[in-house]
Amino acid sequence: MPIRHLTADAVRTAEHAAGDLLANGTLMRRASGGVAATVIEELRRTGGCYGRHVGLVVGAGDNGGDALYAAAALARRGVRCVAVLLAPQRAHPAGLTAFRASGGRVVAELPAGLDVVLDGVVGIGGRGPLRPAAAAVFAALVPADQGGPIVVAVDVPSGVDADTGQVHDPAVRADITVTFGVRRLAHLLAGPQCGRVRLVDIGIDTSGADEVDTLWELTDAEVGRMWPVPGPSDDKYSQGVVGVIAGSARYPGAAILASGAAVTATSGMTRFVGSAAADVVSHHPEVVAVARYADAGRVQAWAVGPGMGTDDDALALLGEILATDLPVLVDADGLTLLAAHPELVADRAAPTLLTPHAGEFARLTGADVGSDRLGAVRGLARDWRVTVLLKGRITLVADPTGTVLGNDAGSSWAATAGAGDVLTGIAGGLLAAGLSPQLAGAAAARVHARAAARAARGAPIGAADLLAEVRDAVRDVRAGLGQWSR
Ligand SMILES: NC(=O)C1=CN([C@@H]2O[C@H](COP(=O)(O)OP(=O)(O)OC[C@H]3O[C@@H](n4cnc5c(N)ncnc54)[C@H](OP(=O)(O)O)[C@@H]3O)[C@@H](O)[C@H]2O)[C@@H](O)CC1
Ligand SMILES: Nc1ncnc2c1ncn2[C@@H]1O[C@H](COP(=O)(O)OP(=O)(O)O)[C@@H](O)[C@H]1O
Ligand SMILES: [K+]
Repeated sequence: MPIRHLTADAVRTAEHAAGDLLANGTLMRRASGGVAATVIEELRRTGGCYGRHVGLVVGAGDNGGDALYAAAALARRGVRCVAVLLAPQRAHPAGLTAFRASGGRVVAELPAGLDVVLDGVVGIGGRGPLRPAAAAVFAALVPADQGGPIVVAVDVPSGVDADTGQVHDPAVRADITVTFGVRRLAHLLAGPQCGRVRLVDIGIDTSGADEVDTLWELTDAEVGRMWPVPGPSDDKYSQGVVGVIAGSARYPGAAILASGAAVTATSGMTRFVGSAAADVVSHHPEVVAVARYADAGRVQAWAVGPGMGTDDDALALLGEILATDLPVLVDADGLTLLAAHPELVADRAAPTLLTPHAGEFARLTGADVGSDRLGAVRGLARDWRVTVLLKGRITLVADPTGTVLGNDAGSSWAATAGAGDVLTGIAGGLLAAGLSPQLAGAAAARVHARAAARAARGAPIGAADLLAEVRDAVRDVRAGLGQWSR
């Protein structure tokens, strides 16, 4: 089962369905226990609990209550806790009583030398950026990588919208985020701001949540299991032949990268059509490359667009491809053409995957992606009745029914020219192998991100370096190495 992420509303519905467990404070006790356990683990890792120092930043709601109860539990382990109350009159009364009874002290500002700071400003009830008092406390902290305290966010980093993942300015940047029962949308949509996300079981049932409240994330093991591999009775045709249309004689790079990625990611056969056929074969001799579409031979899916140009010939070819009943991936120049000619996909019944970056997305819809990327990608997939993969650090793949798969690349080394061409080749190969557009897109994004991280190991890369690591990235997911990015 993919990892589920839910909206704040769906989380609240599940909490209320827990009835007495919510009313008698059991949920909060479990939540704060999970926060305390996370801090203890961190303190033990760095020398033990006794005599260590933890600071709290406490807001007006239950998020602050979690932090106060957690601190009371930490004090029982010999941890010294101090708290800044942002709204002293409204701090969670029972939590504050427990905090004080455990020896915790309320202070006007956080002292230097803290080991951990707990962000209990706001959780799923938060709106907008950190307000000035909270912003000042966090602005004064020395970052963890410069010897400052580790920041542990309770539920979500304050200032990050739990539903859209929008990172307001200012917002807390957490090293660790501890959440309860189920992950929130922001934990994927704003993954880099959340640090390592730790999920604590508090005994709520979230299985009935609606799809519109849900964002899914495949596990590496799931990607590994769905990766197409040849069976005993397979030959080069039976696994699905992918056709790549990309690049040009003048600009062969996209052709070489996209077709090379298809060759690397999938077994079977890759065909290529375009004026860069000779360049493609010189780099990847196994590609069956021709100059004209009429000579292409049969394929089970097309990947069309990177560097193909936007002239009348390109438009005519794109129209021909989209008029087939084969699965088609459209990227880059193909998307620019499609933005002016949406009718080319309007009546398509066959699987269709569009892979825009933010700029191409704006061309397709006539509006910027905006701060709600999830809502935006869902809207385009629904309106155009196609699957849409929105690129970026967090890749989102929405199908027309509203199901969305997300992938946090875990690093941003893939933000380099030509990396999208590699993604096109990988996803095109998976489409030809029979994966749905959504699974093809999401699985390709995972392997692409892994390949980028493998290639980079801390230094910049080009798209060809990324391509060279795709094979080992496939090996990693097939070996079920476990969740890697967070
Ligand atoms: N219910 C349960 O079973 C469980 C709940 N749990 C916990 O409760 C949390 C939800 O608690 P919640 O609903 O009290 O809201 P919460 O996130 O504390 O924030 C609301 C308060 O913040 C304020 N505020 C808003 N924006 C702000 C800003 N930008 N900057 C500063 N302040 C701002 C706003 O006040 P305002 O000043 O706007 O009137 C309001 O009072 C949840 O995330 C989890 O941690 C767990 O224990 C598990 C069980
Ligand atoms: N900040 C980022 N972090 C991680 N991956 C990124 C980031 N920005 C872009 N990417 C990925 O890199 C690739 C870039 O694709 P694209 O923008 O089409 O580039 P190009 O057209 O030059 O090939 C996509 O797979 C995208 O998801
Ligand atoms: K918080």
